[in-house]
Amino acid sequence: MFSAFREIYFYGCAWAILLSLLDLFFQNYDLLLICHDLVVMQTSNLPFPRVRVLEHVKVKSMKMELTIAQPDDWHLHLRDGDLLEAVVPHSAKHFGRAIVMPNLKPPITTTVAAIAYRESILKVLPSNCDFTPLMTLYLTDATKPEEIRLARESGVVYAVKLYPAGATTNSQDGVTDLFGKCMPVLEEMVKHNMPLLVHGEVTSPEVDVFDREKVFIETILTPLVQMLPELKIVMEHITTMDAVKFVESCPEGSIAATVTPQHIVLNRNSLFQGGLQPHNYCLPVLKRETHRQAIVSAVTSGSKRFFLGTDSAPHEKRKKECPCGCAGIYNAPVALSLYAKVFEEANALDKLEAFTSFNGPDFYGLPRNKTKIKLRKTPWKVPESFSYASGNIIPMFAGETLEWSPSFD
Ligand SMILES: NC(=O)N[C@@H](CC(=O)O)C(=O)O
Repeated sequence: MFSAFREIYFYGCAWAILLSLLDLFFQNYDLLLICHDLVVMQTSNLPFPRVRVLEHVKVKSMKMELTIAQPDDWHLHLRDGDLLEAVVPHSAKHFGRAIVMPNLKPPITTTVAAIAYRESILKVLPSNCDFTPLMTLYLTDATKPEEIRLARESGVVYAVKLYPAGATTNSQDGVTDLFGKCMPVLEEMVKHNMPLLVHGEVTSPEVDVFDREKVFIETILTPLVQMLPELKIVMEHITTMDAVKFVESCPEGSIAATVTPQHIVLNRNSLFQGGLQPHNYCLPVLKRETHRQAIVSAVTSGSKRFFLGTDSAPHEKRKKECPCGCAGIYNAPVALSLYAKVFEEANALDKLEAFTSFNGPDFYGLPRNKTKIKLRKTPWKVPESFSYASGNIIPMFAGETLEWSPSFD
């Protein structure tokens, strides 16, 4: 009896020392949990369940805190006026840089306009934030190749956005003749290594709304890549396994894709759960579960071709909750919590940092952020709404509790 107790005591001490060393090494293990497990093992007098102990501790401790390089948002709508002022702090709170979409009214079609828009963003930045807006130009049939040179020389414009005319919010001035009128501009973009960011949906009314991305890949993207293989392209906010396959079939570094939180957390059922859900309506529209799963597998695989782009798209509440509501989900305040949740569920938290913080700057040829951010497993409640001078914005998952909290300390 005495020797059995001595044996347990001896092994208990040995485990405590070993696990303390692991704790130091990984800066991740929780000694309290380890001690708890040792006590459980001793009081239940189990033979040592080595594998169980280690896995248990690892899972629990990894849930608690992650430190990653500060993420960037490679697809963001900031709007203008008082809406700009209302939403900038939410993105600047977590993200180091953001590719700012140009679909204002009127759209940002020139470098001069992009510079002025950048100034208005910087003006409303909270004083303690180090946030850099990376500007884009809105491509039209009338864009001149000369504009691309000006954009590159400005040092503040990083990409050109293609909206097929009529595809989404404020896209009425978008492109109608990509392979004709826009060709000289695209060739100039190749010369200046300027990426083309693509809203990848056809607009033809005969095409089913759920097939628009697939048909765009077949009829526009595939021939475009064949014609201009050196053009850098980002397929924005991908929603289908067809897009995943297309991006994976192209050479790494030439074609990439951004992925939003909504397209990896929700499927199209969320549009109709318990009634019509206008705050889950965005474009491209949410797709069926198999597509969501394909995108989750792609982003959590560690592939460099996929990176974070929230497509956070604020609209005043009345423009969402009305007979003909706008497309767009406001996710800036919840995006990092949701990405972490998806990577955790896929058992791929070790791949999260590359997706949020490395693959984007690497693709754009920009330095990675040096600042670190922490993601803690601390539940927090998403506000029901954010009010601003002209009304309210309803965030994604309004009023719900999310598990991961980002912070800098
Ligand atoms: N994502 C959306 O549903 N809407 C965006 C435009 C866009 O990216 O399609 C918006 O500007 O509101």
